[in-house]
Amino acid sequence: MSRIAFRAAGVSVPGSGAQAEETVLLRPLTLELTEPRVAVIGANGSGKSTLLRLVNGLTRPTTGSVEVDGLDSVARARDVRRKVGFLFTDPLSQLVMPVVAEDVELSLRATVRDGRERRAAALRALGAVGIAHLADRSIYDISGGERQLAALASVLAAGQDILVADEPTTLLDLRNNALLQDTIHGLPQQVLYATHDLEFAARADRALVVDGGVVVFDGPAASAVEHYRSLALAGGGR
Ligand SMILES: Nc1ncnc2c1ncn2[C@@H]1O[C@H](COP(=O)(O)OP(=O)(O)OP(=O)(O)O)[C@@H](O)[C@H]1O
Repeated sequence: MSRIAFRAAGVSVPGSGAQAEETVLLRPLTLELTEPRVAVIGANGSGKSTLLRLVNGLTRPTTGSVEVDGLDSVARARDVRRKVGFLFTDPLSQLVMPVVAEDVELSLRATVRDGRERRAAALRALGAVGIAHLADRSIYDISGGERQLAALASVLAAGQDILVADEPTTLLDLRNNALLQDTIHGLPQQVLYATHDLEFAARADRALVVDGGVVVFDGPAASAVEHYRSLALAGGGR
């Protein structure tokens, strides 16, 4: 399994206009993640995406550092991106080709040279998430949930060591939610995912609760869900 290490990694943004003080998005965080499935839960705006985006260098730490299998996310950004696939909440931020199968084929370009084999591999990847029948459809003419599954197929086709997924079930109906969860839980690679779906979070091997830019709980997923529920009921963790 891979190792994601946060070493006093924090993120702040400078103040602007009337607000001279900087805003802290994530307070310095030190922990190592080696478990196969790690969930991140917390209220809207608590800092979950910021934490996730640090892992593949989409966001740079303004203090401390983040390492993926010993590679610094800033100094070795390209190598880290090769290792870490990122699934965005909004699939349209991710899908770059106009047709579903073409997008998956693009992810396979580096590993499958032959065009026919690439097409066959793309169809298998789409089949694995239940949407092989959408292979030739425009990414604009499918539903939001179908797009989310297409984006998952594309990111998985790239075959990276780690998958970071930011609220991957948001657009999915019950059946596809279950399909996505089972797919993610069946993957050989390490997966770090943020979610508002507490049942999904509870399936992880470890979970972090983020509140106001601070990881306020780190431990077994079931306990993390309980912690988050009591935080929300107490008026925090909204
Ligand atoms: N570039 C930025 N400049 C200023 N504030 C930012 C910036 N990026 C994010 N924020 C703020 O940082 C906080 C944390 O954002 P983040 O996207 O990490 O939250 P989140 O927990 O993923 O939320 P959600 O559940 O709504 O997706 C939010 O209040 C957000 O508005």
